Parts: sequence; C-alpha cells; structure tokens
Amino acid sequence: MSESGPAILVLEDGRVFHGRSFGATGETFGEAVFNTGMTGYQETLTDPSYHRQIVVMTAPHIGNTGVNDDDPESGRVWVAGYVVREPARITSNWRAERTLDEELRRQGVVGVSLTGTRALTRHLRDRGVMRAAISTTETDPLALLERVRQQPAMAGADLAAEVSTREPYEVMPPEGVPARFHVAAVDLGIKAMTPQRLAERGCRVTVLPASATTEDILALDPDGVFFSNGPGDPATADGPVAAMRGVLDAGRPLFGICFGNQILGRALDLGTYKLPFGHRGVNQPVIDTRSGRVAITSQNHGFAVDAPLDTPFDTPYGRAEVSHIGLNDRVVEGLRLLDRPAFSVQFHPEAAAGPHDAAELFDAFVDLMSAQPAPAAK
Ligand SMILES: N[C@@H](CCC(=O)O)C(=O)O
Repeated sequence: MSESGPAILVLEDGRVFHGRSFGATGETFGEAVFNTGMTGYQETLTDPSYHRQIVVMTAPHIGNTGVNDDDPESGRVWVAGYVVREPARITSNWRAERTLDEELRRQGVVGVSLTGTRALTRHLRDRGVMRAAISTTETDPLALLERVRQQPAMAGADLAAEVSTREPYEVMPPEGVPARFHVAAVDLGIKAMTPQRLAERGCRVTVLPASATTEDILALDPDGVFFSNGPGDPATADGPVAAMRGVLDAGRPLFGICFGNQILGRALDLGTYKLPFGHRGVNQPVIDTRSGRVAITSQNHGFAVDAPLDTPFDTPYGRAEVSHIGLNDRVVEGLRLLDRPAFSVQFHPEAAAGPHDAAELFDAFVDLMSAQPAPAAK
C-alpha cells in the first residue's frame, strides 16, 4: 500500500477523528453506521442497502483477502465512505485480483484509517447513528461540520430508485436444475446472491425495477413474488407498498427480505421507526417464535417494523404474527401472514459471507409456491 496523507472524519454532533487516507482521496458525506462483521467486507461494500452510508468496520484488520470479481453483491461499491482501523498491508488469498485500497481508489470511494474505530463505534452506539463526512482535502473540522449539517438525513430518504435496475432482467437456474417456478423479484436494492439462492432451488427469476406496479408484476403471471432489501427509509416507499398490496390481494405467494419486510409491515398497516444504531453484522441472534429455534443471522438495517410481539394481530389481509424476534433488543425480525401465503424477514437468509442458519427460508418460499394450485401454462 502506498503512503497516505491525513484525513479527518467529522460527525454531525461535532466530534472529530483524525486518521490517514485510505482508498480514494477527496470528500464524502453520509450517515455513519458501524458493522460488526469479521468477514464479508466485499459483500458489505457492494450491498446497495449501504447507499449514502459511511460504514465503520469494528473488526480491526480489513482487506486481508483483497478483492475479487466473483463476490460482489452488485456492479459497484455503494458505501459512501469506508472507515477501518488498520488496512491490510499484504493481500493474501488465491482468489484476490486487487487490493482493497486499489479497489476503493478505482471506484472513487473515500476512506479513512483511524486508530479510534472503537471510540467511534461506542459514540455511535451511545448517541445513535448520525450524519458525517470524511475529507482528505479539508483541514478545518468546523468548515466540514457546517457542510455535514447541510446534508439530508437518512430518515425520510427515498433511495430505492437510485440503486434499482433500470430494465428488467432474468436469472436462470444453473445447468441441470429444471425451472419449476417463475418468481418476480422487485429490486429495491437487491443483492446478487438473492436471485441466485432462488435460482439454485429451481426458480427462474425476473428482476423488476423498484417502480414496478402490481400490474407489471402480475403481467408476468409469476408463481411467487419477492421484495428485496434496499436503502432508505421505508416510510417513503409508497410505490412498493401499493404494489405489494396488489400482490396480496391477488393471493400470490410472497416473500420479502429486509426492506421487503418493512414494506410488508407497511402493507399490513403497521408502522416503521428508526433504530438508534441499527443492526449491521453477521452474528445477530434471532428466535423463531414458533419453533423456539435460534438462528445466527446476517443483518443490515437501520429501521424496523412496529408490531405486537406476543400475539397474532388483525390486518387488512387477515391475521398476522411476528415470526422472528431479535434477541439482542427484541426488535421485530420477521412477519408471517396466517391467512395468506406471505412472509418476510428483516435479516438476510441469502448472506453470501454467511452465516447460513436461515437459508431454509428460501425453501419455505418454494414450498409456498408448490402448495398453490397449478398455474396456467407459462
Ligand atoms: N433501508 C432499510 C432496509 C435495509 C435493507 O433492506 O438492507 C433499513 O435501513 O432498515
């Protein structure tokens, strides 16, 4: 790694951290959030749900395995900025094609290496996530602070359309796996691994833009409909909520992940709210409220659904229940409709970097589709 110059990170409450430039030079703004994953940095960087966020890694040494062209979750790095304690000086993995520093430079992502990532994380945990900037060009923290305070907040941000595909595309099952089902997947910021997990199970997946309406979705006559993860505040996602309501009205099997869980919450007339510092990492325990089984899950969310945890409740689509609860803070981590073939989870069963405890949820979606009356010929 080449020698790097100074960089500063300024939080909206005025706290300043001094470090060294990492990745591209320049200035960047976003919501500072922390991720506790020890692995999967490449998947994190390329997860569209991190759009407009400056991600602080709590694992102290990042970049050891470099970057390859197989693991990205999308076509680019989406994080607005990247904060690590110590970037790896040596890349050591047979799959590596570039160093992480090179990749961040190539993609113009401004980062900073700080000794104080622990202090920064504790600050965000105690005060809540907040707007921030990283700069290698501004030496006056107060001038940068002024610009941080002019940035839009994440609450109220409508971002899915900024990361979604413009055109529909298809993901086919791998060779030798027959296509038994056709799934319409609404891309609100979809991670590449999600259609793959469905395709591996015999689904042909048509990925649709975030603007897809119920009519666009049902025009495909899909066996099932999927709503993806994605960035921004679910309270702004009126279009996807309306599209999902139409799918529920049509009685099509439905599955949602992360943003998709929040959209289902809203479709059921539940509220959503911003968590103080969110859940981002690969070791988040959730309990399945029916089986009592605990899964360790991958998560990335800053908002959550507000629903009664202990009892089924009435919705415009019949009764529903909370299917999963986060064990760290009792946040809603999943919803299940009791009178329609629909469910969603706030965590990531597809998690490419693991863990895979919850991968069976894709089988549960396939089972829902199998249980439907045979569709017309496609
Ligand atoms: N943007 C939403 C959903 C995140 C996601 O789908 O990854 C949140 O932060 O809670």
